Amino acid sequence: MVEVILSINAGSSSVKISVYKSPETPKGNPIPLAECSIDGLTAPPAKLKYERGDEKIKGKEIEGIGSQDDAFQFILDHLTKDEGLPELARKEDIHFTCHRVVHGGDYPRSQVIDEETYHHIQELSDLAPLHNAPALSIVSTSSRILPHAINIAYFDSSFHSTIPPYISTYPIDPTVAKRNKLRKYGFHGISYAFIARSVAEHLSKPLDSLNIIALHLGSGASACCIKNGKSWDTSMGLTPLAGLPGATRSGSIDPSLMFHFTHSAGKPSHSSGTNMHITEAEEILNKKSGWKALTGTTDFGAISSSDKEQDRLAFDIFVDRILNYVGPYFTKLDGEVDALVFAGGIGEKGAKLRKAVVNGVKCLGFKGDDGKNEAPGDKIVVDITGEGARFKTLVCKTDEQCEMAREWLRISTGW
Ligand SMILES: Nc1ncnc2c1ncn2[C@@H]1O[C@H](COP(=O)(O)OP(=O)(O)O)[C@@H](O)[C@H]1O
Ligand SMILES: CC(=O)OP(=O)(O)O
Ligand SMILES: [Mg+2]
Repeated sequence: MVEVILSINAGSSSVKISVYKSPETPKGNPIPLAECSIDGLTAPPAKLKYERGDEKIKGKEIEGIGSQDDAFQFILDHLTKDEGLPELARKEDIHFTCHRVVHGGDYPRSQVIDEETYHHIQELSDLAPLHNAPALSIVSTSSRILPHAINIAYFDSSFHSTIPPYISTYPIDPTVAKRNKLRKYGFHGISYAFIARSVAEHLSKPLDSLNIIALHLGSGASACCIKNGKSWDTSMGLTPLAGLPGATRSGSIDPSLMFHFTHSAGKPSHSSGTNMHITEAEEILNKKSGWKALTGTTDFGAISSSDKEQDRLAFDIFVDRILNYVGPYFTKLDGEVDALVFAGGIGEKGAKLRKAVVNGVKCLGFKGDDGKNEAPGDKIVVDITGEGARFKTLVCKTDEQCEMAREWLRISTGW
């Protein structure tokens, strides 16, 4: 029987949904049927993209989409109304829904969502204020309008459960840290799992001997040191706020800064409600900082191509903060690096940013090819290494939806 899988990736600025059918052969990959996304949730108007075979919609502006859940319902309607997608003519045709959930606490792997997992994810909402609550609202809608489908949660944090304790431990009172589960968790892990597997395949290397420095640069941005195919270190921490700046996030700053920024730092923010309790400080650093605060836009494409002083400053800040991770991760890998890998919306489309970052680490032996960097093409992994480089530079078209669907097939069919 053909089984339809809906793979849902709720990011901070977008919702990307891919539709797959199960393969005919055992151990086959999920067969993609269609891909639909709505992005620009933090820079309205929201834009719809759709691809099914030759049928394409590219960036159609749509009104009335204010949240990830609105985007989910719009996409679901769009998919069921598409006559060219007979496998999903009715909502009942969906057998499995895979949900990207950013903070999974101590969950080392995906979970079928029941009441207990739902509440546990809800309890973690304060630790991923831009992500867990929107993902859960999609899970609720999905359980309501697709009651026959099985919901599975995939956690961004699971991939990082291999980070050694001396890297994930914060130097604070251990009793409090243990009681409140305060440690580095790390995120974008579904993407890093996809990147590691795809790069290993591209290099024809066994995954368990792959050493890469991977950069997932999207609305949220992070770096990951992948040693022997596993996460060894990453730039995000207890929450997705730590590390690199993002569309509306400050990234790492002096922890004391907030006490000098506003006197009401510790007061509950207006986003606090029954499902989430965040302070004004968290609200400012997560939602009112980053590119939005510096330049007025969250569109890093526009920032990169602008000559305005504030845009150039934002661009230079991003390059500088990325370099803060590439050098240290290079040493953590003892200089035995298979590749520096760019991924995520900015990593995949931002040629100027890639060029600046690669140039910043040329002393380590990285060098890009200008022509390949400008037009890396459409393959999943593209080599943009320049002549004479000691180490490879790659661009990976990451696909969290594919990673989740593949993982579901692997678990459900036992391969
Ligand atoms: N040509 C481009 N150059 C640089 N950045 C781009 C370009 N096109 C899109 N982007 C940026 O990619 C980011 C979105 O990345 P993506 O990974 O899709 O987001 P999300 O974090 O929501 O999953 C946005 O900041 C957007 O401005
Ligand atoms: C973890 C995170 O920041 O995700 P995104 O980039 O999708 O917002
Ligand atoms: Mg994303």
